[in-house]
Amino acid sequence: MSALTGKVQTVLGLVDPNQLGRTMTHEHLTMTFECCYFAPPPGDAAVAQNPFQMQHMHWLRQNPYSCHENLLLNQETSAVRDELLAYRKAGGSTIVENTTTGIDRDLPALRQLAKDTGVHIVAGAGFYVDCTHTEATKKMSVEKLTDIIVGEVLHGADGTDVRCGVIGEIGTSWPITESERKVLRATAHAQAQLGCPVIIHPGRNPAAPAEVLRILQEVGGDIGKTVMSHLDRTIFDEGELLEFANLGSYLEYDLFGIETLNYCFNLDVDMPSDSQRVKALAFLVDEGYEDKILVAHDIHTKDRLTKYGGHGYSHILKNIVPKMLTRGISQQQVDKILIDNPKHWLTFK
Ligand SMILES: CCC(=O)NCCS(=O)(=O)O
Repeated sequence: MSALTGKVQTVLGLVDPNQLGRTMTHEHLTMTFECCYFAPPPGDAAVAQNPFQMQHMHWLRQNPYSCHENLLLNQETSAVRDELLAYRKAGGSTIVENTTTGIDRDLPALRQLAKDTGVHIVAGAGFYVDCTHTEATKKMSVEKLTDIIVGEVLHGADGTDVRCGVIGEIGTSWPITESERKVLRATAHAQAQLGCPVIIHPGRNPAAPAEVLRILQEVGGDIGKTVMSHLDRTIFDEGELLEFANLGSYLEYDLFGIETLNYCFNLDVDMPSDSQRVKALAFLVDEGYEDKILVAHDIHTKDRLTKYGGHGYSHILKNIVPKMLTRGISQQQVDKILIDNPKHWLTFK
């Protein structure tokens, strides 16, 4: 039992879990994604230099990682403030901001956004994928990494007094690197001490999510309080999905709004459409996993903001929920996915 037990920790302090309301469990409000820049297709270098024009928007949506400027979400705080006000108007109330060390977490900006908009914002502790780990991070022991993560939750991160309310998104590649394994072990140790929620970014391989859970479980991680993100680009076979679901973590479909033809980070993957995502949710509901499903947009590039004609942070509330209701998911089940499941996950034990 600690001061955090039974509470949710936002960037403005502890709140009663019943205050959270509708929650997107995987978003970014300010970050950079330069670590994942992907060279434009041959012949497209010129458009990649200046894509924020109407005639280039289709190109940008198909090649979001091939334009440096598109990867700088941290330049759009004013647009994001407007988006959060629109999110509240659409019935949204809480956002889990998954930016961790390596992709330019900005906790003062998150605190200001929460004050300006009234949206509850929960910040993430820990480290993104290996290619963003510094040499110093790579050399750290599991104990040192654990101390850093625990400190980010109990005292504040990045030299501020803003406290994180979840661990993650913890980044992993495929295959999982040695440095990522240490961070995963530290995550599990910190979770065991704090009784806090954890959220994982798995590598782009169907075997990655289960391997991450195995590593966490081996050192005492609480799988029932852990979210596996990005399932929509990771596990496609229904049998494999059920096998994974049976391991007991939360199952997150968090790329709503992304409908690219070619997924540049793994060309073997056919990125699903939003309709296919809803179908996957309906399948999991039918199979009895309605208490485990979470949804979000994982906005991490500029083109997805409404300022640039994108879907914004309210897309699920405005467009996906009505679609879910036409595909056999009841209002009560929608409320579980948007309100109850996030609440249970985010509440400290
Ligand atoms: C930081 C945002 C992030 O990691 N998003 C996931 C992108 S992808 O791996 O699903 O392409």
